[in-house]
Amino acid sequence: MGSQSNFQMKVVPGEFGYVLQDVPHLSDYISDLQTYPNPLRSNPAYSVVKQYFVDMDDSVPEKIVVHKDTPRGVHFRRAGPRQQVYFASDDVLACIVTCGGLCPGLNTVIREIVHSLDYMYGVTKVLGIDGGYRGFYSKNTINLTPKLVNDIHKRGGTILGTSRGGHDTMKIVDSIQDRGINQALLLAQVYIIGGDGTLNGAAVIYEEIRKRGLCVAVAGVPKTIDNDIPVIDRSFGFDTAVEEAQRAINAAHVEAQSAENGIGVVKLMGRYSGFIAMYATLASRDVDCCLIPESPFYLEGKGGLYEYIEKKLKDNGHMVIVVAEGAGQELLAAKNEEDASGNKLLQDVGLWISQRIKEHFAKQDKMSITLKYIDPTYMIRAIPSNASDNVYCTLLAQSAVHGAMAGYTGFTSGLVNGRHTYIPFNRITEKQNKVVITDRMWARLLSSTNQPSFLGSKCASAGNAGNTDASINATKNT
Ligand SMILES: Nc1ncnc2c1ncn2[C@@H]1O[C@H](COP(=O)(O)OP(=O)(O)OP(=O)(O)O)[C@@H](O)[C@H]1O
Ligand SMILES: O=P(O)(O)OC[C@H]1O[C@](O)(CO)[C@@H](O)[C@@H]1O
Ligand SMILES: [Mg+2]
Repeated sequence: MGSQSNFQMKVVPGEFGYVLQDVPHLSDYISDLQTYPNPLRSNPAYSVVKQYFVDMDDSVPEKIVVHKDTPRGVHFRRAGPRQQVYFASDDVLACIVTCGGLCPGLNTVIREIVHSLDYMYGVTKVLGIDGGYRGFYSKNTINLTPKLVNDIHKRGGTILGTSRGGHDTMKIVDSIQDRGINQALLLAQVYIIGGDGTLNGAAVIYEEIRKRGLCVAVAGVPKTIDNDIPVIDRSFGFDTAVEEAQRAINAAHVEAQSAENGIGVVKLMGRYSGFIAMYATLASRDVDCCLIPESPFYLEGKGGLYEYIEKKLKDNGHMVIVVAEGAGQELLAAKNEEDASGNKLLQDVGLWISQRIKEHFAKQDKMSITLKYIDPTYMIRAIPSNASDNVYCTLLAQSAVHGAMAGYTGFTSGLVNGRHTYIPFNRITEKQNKVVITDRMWARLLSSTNQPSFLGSKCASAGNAGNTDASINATKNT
């Protein structure tokens, strides 16, 4: 069997059901490219490492839980430095852009791309694109040097600025092409850091660059605080967000505990995926109920939220509810508004649920409650990344640089089963990663909070329907 190829992914079959979902390479569409020995060969820090360079045939399996007869399955190319590179350090121009919402660790990724390009590969022309995609054609650029970015990982946000909307493929590629105007051949690398929307944008930029036959490597670093990107183990900043969410949950717990029939409600980010809420709940152990978009719930009647709250207050005198921003949206009046990128704007479910609970207990006259609503959403994503995310961001950025220098393009770097890999754009953008409510992790949550599963009513079928969606990445949830 030969390999199959489209613009976005090269599928290379092997023995026993092995499939390599490989990323494109500049040599796929430009012939006679010159190669150079990797400068890391003479770098004293790395030359002592045995097998520092990645073997051309190294790949990483997408699924690691197998049975004895399971075919070897889908693999991704292992990330890391190659013996040969496709860019001469002095000739290459690199650009970095950050798009979409903020996420802890953005500055760490920017810093490490700049440092790796310079210290590992001697690339000194690095431009920061100001304010997301539209910055390519309507804003100034910033010259990024190792000195300028040295301390930025200690700050939240992105020093480059970010935005939603404003993606114009032709104008972006024109602007990249124009930067090579004084060179016989433009040699460039574009590093794009962002979520699903951004990476959809990166895929079309790569395709246009390829159509024009430009020697420009397009590398993505997946970013999403919601952890809703498929294939990868987790997204950077997620760990930090879960940790920071503990502070809000602690505050809600202290407030609830200190009042008679105290209820603390905490809203956390998670538009379509409830990972932050689920992990923050599992980490805290103070949460009595976690509501996520993937698990529809109801308020009234047997097995409903009100009944559970009454029981909890009777038994414990207080309770804490964590609600992901996308939970229960089907119960609220739809907003029918979008942000500049076309993402649906959501109603404030935290405020809504707090009001409903207050009204319920006021009506009942059975129990008087004290409810405090805490909304720490932007506090959670505006902070710098924690130590573990810092290391993770560093390795993601280094992988992206090694990949681009080796001539790969149209890829994102990403951790798969604990190994750094290069993943084709279409695998990252084809679906969203969601909590699977029939999976072990959600069962662990239900058993830790003792909350109702909300599956016993008419919304049970809606709940299951929500999760038959092809978007589910079951292997990553266990
Ligand atoms: N399908 C698409 N094609 C091209 N560009 C897109 C597409 N979707 C979104 N973009 C562009 O990508 C950028 C970021 O998109 P978006 O605001 O959806 O954030 P995101 O990358 O998904 O991150 P977040 O995790 O914050 O949602 C915007 O500039 C937007 O115009
Ligand atoms: O207010 P902004 O900047 O549009 O961002 C909010 C959205 O960004 C995210 O953090 C990431 O998509 C969502 O959880 C949230 O809905
Ligand atoms: Mg998005």
